[in-house]
Amino acid sequence: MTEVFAARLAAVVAERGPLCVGIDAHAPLLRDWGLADDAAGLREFGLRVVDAAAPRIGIVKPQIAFFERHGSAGYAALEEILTAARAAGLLVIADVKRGDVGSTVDAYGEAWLTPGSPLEADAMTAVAYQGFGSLDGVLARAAENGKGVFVLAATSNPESAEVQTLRVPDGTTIAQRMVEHARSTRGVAGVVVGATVDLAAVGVDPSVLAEVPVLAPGFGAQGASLAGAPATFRAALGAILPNVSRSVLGAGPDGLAAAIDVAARDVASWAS
Ligand SMILES: O=C(O)c1cc(=O)[nH]c(=O)n1[C@@H]1O[C@H](COP(=O)(O)O)[C@@H](O)[C@H]1O
Repeated sequence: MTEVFAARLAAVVAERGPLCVGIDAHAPLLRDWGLADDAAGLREFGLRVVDAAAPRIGIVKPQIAFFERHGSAGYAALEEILTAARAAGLLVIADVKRGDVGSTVDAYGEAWLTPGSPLEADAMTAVAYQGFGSLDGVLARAAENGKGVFVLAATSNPESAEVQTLRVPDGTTIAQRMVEHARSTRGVAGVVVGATVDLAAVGVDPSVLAEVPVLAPGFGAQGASLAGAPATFRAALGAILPNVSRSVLGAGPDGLAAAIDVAARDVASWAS
C-alpha cells in the first residue's frame, strides 16, 4: 500500500528536521549571485541551492513563478532542478498555488503529482477558493501516489485577512475551515499558514492545526523571526515546516550553506 504523504513527511522531518528552503529565483538575487536572469542562470541557481540543501536539510520549495518568467526554457531548467532535488533525497514542494474547477485542477495534479511526469514533485500548493471539493480529484491522485497538497489557509501577506477571516454560517473562519478540511483528508492535505499571522485573529485553533502538516512561510524577509515561532504557533509548533527563502538565499552562493546551518540550528533550538 502507498504510504500516506504525512507519514513520508514525518520520516523526513525526523531524520533531517522540518526546515524548508525556498528556491526563489528573484531577478536581483540572480544578479547578486553573478548569474544571468535567463534559463541558464535559473538552472545554475537552483542546482546550487539543491547542492547546499541536500546535506543539511530535508525539504525544498521551488517557487514556480520565477521559472515561468522564462517560458519553456524556464520550465526546462525547473525540470532539471526537480529531478536533481529528488535524486538528492530532498522532499520537493512545488509552489504552484493552483486552483480551478475540478476537471481542470485534476490536470494540474497530473502534471505535478504523477510519478514519471517531467514536473514530478512530492507535494504542490493549491488554492481552494473554488471550494475545497474542487480539489477532490487532485487529492485522490495525491493519495494514490503518496503525494501531498498544501492548501492556503492563512497566508503571510497583510491583505489576506480581508478574505481569510470571513466567517461561514457556523461562525468558523475560512482559514479554520481550510484547516478542518485538510484534517479530514487524513494525511494527504496540509495547509499553508504564514508565520506572520496571528492565529487568534484569523480564528485558527492551534490544537486543530497541530493535526495537519503546516507549511509556514513568512520568516526573514517578511518579518517573522524563527525565534518567535513557538509563540506564534503554540500547540501546532511541531507540525510546521518553516520556510526560508530570501533570508538565506541573500547570503549568496558562498554564504548559503552557512546561512542554512544557522536557520536549521534556530529551528532545532525549538525542541530544547
Ligand atoms: O505558499 C507559500 O509558500 C507562500 C504562502 C504564503 O502565505 N506566503 C508566502 O510567502 N509563500 C511563499 O513563500 C516564499 C517566501 O519567500 P521569502 O519571503 O523570501 O522567505 C515565497 O515563495 C512565497 O511565494
